[in-house]
Amino acid sequence: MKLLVTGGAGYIGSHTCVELLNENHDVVVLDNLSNSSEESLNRVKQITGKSLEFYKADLLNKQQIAAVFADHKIDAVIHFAGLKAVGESVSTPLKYFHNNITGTLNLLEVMTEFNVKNIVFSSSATVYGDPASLPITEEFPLSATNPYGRTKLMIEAILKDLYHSDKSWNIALLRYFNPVGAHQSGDIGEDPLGIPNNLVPYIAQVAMGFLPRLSVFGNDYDTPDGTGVRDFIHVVDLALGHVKTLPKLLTHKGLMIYNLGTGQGYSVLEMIKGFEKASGKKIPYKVVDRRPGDIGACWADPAKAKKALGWEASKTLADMCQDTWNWQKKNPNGYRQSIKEKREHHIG
Ligand SMILES: NC(=O)c1ccc[n+]([C@@H]2O[C@H](COP(=O)([O-])OP(=O)(O)OC[C@H]3O[C@@H](n4cnc5c(N)ncnc54)[C@H](O)[C@@H]3O)[C@@H](O)[C@H]2O)c1
Ligand SMILES: O=c1ccn([C@@H]2O[C@H](COP(=O)(O)OP(=O)(O)O[C@H]3O[C@H](CO)[C@@H](O)[C@H](O)[C@H]3O)[C@@H](O)[C@H]2O)c(=O)[nH]1
Repeated sequence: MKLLVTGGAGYIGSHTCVELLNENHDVVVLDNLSNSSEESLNRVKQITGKSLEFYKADLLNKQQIAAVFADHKIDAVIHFAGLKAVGESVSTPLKYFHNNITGTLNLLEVMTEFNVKNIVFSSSATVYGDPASLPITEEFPLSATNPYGRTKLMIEAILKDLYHSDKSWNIALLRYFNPVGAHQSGDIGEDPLGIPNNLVPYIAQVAMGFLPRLSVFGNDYDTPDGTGVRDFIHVVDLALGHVKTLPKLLTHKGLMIYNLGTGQGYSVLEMIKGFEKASGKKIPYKVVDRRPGDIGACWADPAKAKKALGWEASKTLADMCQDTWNWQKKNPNGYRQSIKEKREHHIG
């Protein structure tokens, strides 16, 4: 199959490209590199010994999207491209709505023009808001607590309306829980620009000595140790979930929705312990106030994906911590030469 991967230079996209190439699919990546580096794709080629096509293009530019479809007979699109920082989305909502919604509309319009009607979309557990009970099934009510989450809900709604208007579309909405970890090689991984927002990249930078200590956002949640609990899923398991979705999309057809999680929750303190074990480093931390907008606990019921796709996560917490640490140690500055270059890219 020939696949267009939007956002393929990013964290989840690059790991998915590896698994797609390992399955002998042809891969075309479209990315504007606003939150990534082309170096990730060089590494993908190194790891797999295979090649892929890269277009530095923006979903906000329809002509650039159309040029890719004119050059390649695409069978299906895996749509990762989007902005994803929750806090930033609160301070710059229009930027988020414009990039994520307009970008997706442009993509769908060009796909329609070229009669490519198969798409896998990166949704998020954030669409469940603060769930009334756990684990979360796909039938739970949907809500959003911030503009980023609302872009996910809106894009889900757009895709559902599109399907209802034209049943020849095949659409998979994949709701990711908390992706962490890195490829076993340590050559690709998560490369946040600036100070990380998410727990595991933050811990990794504390372990490296780049940041003095972790702030634990609250220890008074209704959870076993009082800290937040999440369904952390190894990014390679998540990438494999996409590989398993493709045949289902093209044979079963229609509109499908799956949770991609492990079904197991770990607390912030458990993640700290896991990382200390993997790295042999002490992670200093301080408990501070809850982060506004955070929920106490969140984990998936992944049974539907297991039954329908034959997919389930197999990597452990130890794998997640070990692989993150391996990537971080091998690439202290991510894909860049120096921490200075990394910060400059962020400011630019
Ligand atoms: N990482 C998570 O915790 C998480 C959880 C749930 C869902 N998701 C979703 O999964 C997808 C991938 O996430 P990720 O963690 O790999 O993020 P990422 O930022 O590493 O990757 C997204 C990629 O999209 C590109 N991009 C953004 N806007 C673009 C545009 N207008 N045109 C072209 N390229 C553009 C960026 O340069 C980046 O390479 C996103 O849609 C995200 O919202 C992520
Ligand atoms: O410095 C930190 C960072 C996080 N946390 C806690 O760690 C847990 C996980 O936080 P984080 O890694 O930021 O993930 P979430 O807030 O669960 O959100 C992620 O997971 C969601 C569900 O997939 C996605 O929608 C979001 O985009 C993504 O940021 C939460 O309890 C946080 O309060 C800390 O205590 N200190």
